[in-house]
Amino acid sequence: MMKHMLSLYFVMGSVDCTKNPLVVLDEAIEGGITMFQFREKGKGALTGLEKYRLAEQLFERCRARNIPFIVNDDVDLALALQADGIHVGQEDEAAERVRDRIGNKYLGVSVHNLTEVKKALAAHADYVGLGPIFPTVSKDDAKQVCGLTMIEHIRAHEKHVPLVAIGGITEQTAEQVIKAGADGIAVISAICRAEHICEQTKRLYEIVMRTKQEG
Ligand SMILES: Nc1nc(C(F)(F)F)ncc1COP(=O)(O)OP(=O)(O)O
Ligand SMILES: [Mg+2]
Repeated sequence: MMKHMLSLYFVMGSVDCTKNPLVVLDEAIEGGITMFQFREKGKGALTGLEKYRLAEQLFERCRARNIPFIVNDDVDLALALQADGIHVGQEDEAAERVRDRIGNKYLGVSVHNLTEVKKALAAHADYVGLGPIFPTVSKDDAKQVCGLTMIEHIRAHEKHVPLVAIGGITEQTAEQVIKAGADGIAVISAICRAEHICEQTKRLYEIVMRTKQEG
């Protein structure tokens, strides 16, 4: 279940969108995303009631189409919305504490190496987000690029961990990311910046699912 949900994981906030985020999400859902993460951060990000209201509207769209809705960083917002889960990084609220606060909601943790994967599993994370795999334009404080070899290294030591790769992944690189051992790709600009979002999402979905089926 989790490994399917991670197949095409759309991560977005208002700052990533050149048009209405609600329309962007509608088109991405139409194109076949399997999970959505509300990540409202960076220069110009919404805060307070505006952020809450946008999250609520995006969540409504996901709920209507049974797409899991995950909140990035903001545990209080995730709990207030009764979101399906929360994603935290190494510098956010400790995963162990988040797990205590959210019960059996989905918990995702950002990781950059095998040590952090093991720590996330010890905190009972449901999945790990590994990256940045390639250079990214969506995260101004991104750590050093991990590359495909880190996916292979982690998969070799943690055969079953649900792992989604993130960071600069495009239509051209999605196949090699799955072949390296990821259960899915997390994308921001590959969908947000597409001229035709639904068609681009469909292409990403087809590449990922075909490559996963080829095994
Ligand atoms: N939002 C994310 N989602 C994933 C996903 F799982 F979707 F691949 N992986 C990593 C991140 C990065 O989260 P962010 O809050 O920007 O940075 P940090 O990890 O430093 O907290
Ligand atoms: Mg974070």
